[in-house]
Amino acid sequence: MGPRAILPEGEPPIVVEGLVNRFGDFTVHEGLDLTVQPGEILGVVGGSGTGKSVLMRSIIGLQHPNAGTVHVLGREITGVDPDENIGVRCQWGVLFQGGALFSTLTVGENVEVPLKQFYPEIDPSLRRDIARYKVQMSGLPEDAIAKFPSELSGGMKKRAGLARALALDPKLLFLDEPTAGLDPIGAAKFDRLTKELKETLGLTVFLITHDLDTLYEICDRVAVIADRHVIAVGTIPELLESEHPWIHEYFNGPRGRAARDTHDRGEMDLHG
Ligand SMILES: Nc1ncnc2c1ncn2[C@@H]1O[C@H](COP(=O)(O)OP(=O)(O)OP(=O)(O)O)[C@@H](O)[C@H]1O
Repeated sequence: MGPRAILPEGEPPIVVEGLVNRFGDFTVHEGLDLTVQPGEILGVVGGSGTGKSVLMRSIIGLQHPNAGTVHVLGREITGVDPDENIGVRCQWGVLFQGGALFSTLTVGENVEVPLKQFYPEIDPSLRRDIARYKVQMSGLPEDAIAKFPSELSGGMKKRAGLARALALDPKLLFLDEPTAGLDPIGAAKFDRLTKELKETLGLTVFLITHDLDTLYEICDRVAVIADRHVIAVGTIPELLESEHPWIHEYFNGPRGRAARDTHDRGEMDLHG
């Protein structure tokens, strides 16, 4: 494998500039800029179809933009052969919507996939131990390791996907709607796990979500996509000041207010 990308301390690990993505005549992004700061959980929100997943795919090199640049850990991603970027690709983990597990492999084998791909020289028994450790870290019971995805609940599939995303000890974690489809208790547990992992492992997290509770509970900042670009990035109190109609409606509509009330009550319980 090529040398691992090393970013000078304090430098932003993800920088997107002037991104343009088109599908035929349809423009998803036009001049989109976004900087993700080290060690933050950045929530990415926007209406359905505004291009959140396409943005994530552009950052991890699965989508080739029509224009613009993406730098991850200081390395250019756009237009670069994935084989030349192994030193960066081994430093991110991705949880796709729905988990995207291989249905014919057990949970443990799924977690071993990136280890085999990036570190084929690792001894199989060590690889199994690493997979076991990542499964534990993701809060799955011991016996989940031998199960197939079809034997898991939705929440367990997400945790298995998370275990696979953590397989390579990444610096960056990409989560695409991790709490979608989970019941509120399962979603809150997943949020806590994300925050704990971020803090203990020093991760930077790019988190696409529609879940207002997730934004309030764990995101350091939120980026809002509308009108084909990032229209605002900031803390929730900063965004609450925004006069943009979509942002105003999002945070001040019934669901936005309910999430804020729940959060405020939790803070009051915590601080008396
Ligand atoms: N491979 C593709 N070919 C054609 N159109 C695409 C492709 N991928 C995405 N799109 C279109 O680009 C737009 C943005 O899609 P994307 O999945 O990024 O939206 P999103 O913001 O993540 O939406 P949601 O919140 O519903 O998941 C959509 O209109 C989608 O249909």
